[in-house]
Amino acid sequence: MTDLLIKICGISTEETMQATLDLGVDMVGLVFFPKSPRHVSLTQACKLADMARGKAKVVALTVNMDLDSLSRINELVAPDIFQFHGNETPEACAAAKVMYNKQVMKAVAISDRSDLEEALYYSIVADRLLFDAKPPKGSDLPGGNGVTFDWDLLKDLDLAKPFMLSGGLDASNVAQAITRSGATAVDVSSGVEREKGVKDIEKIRAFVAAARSVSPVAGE
Ligand SMILES: O=C(O)c1ccccc1N[C@@H]1O[C@H](COP(=O)(O)O)[C@@H](O)[C@H]1O
Repeated sequence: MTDLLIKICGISTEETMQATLDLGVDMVGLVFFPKSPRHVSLTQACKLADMARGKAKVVALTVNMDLDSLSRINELVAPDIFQFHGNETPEACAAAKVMYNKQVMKAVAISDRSDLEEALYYSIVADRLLFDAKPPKGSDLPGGNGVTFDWDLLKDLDLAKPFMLSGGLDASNVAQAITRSGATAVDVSSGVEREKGVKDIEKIRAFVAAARSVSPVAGE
């Protein structure tokens, strides 16, 4: 049995970072994607990452980013984990892992069982998979849309690597999502915001409490 891992994604202010760290979460996500309302500059990201270092793993979320920009994030922000949330190939994930000597978490968008096949390829090279819902038609963002998918699809999934559950989670549904999917790790962004891109500390607190209310899950 193991404790659930909790990641709060899209933190952009020092106040939210401090409150989130005080809750003892496992991972904090910084978004490097200009179209996102949660996008942070490199300067702000360095400040936020320094606050988190040694307290929670710093996750750098990127979407189809070129190598020069990835290298700059790696050098200046020094994240613990890269979260690739675009169409990065398994080869690109493997190359980044070797080049930066960092963990890689690859997002896979799910709407039905057939989408899980993609996860098999990524599970060979990534350290962890992140299951998210497919974005709604016309969305500018490949994630962070507050959309759920059928959590039952993940039950008893036999993968070589652990997965993190995301997509439309909030304090009201995270316990059920964990129970139905068998997830040992959860990630949230929109569900802990008062408006798009603006985190709400009370919602983060409620989310963490609701997630932790579920009995310890089978280990990773
Ligand atoms: O949060 C964003 O703005 C974002 C932008 C581009 C790709 C992914 C993004 N967020 C990730 O999406 C999932 C689900 O988020 P939500 O809880 O449904 O809002 C999560 O893994 C975020 O890390």
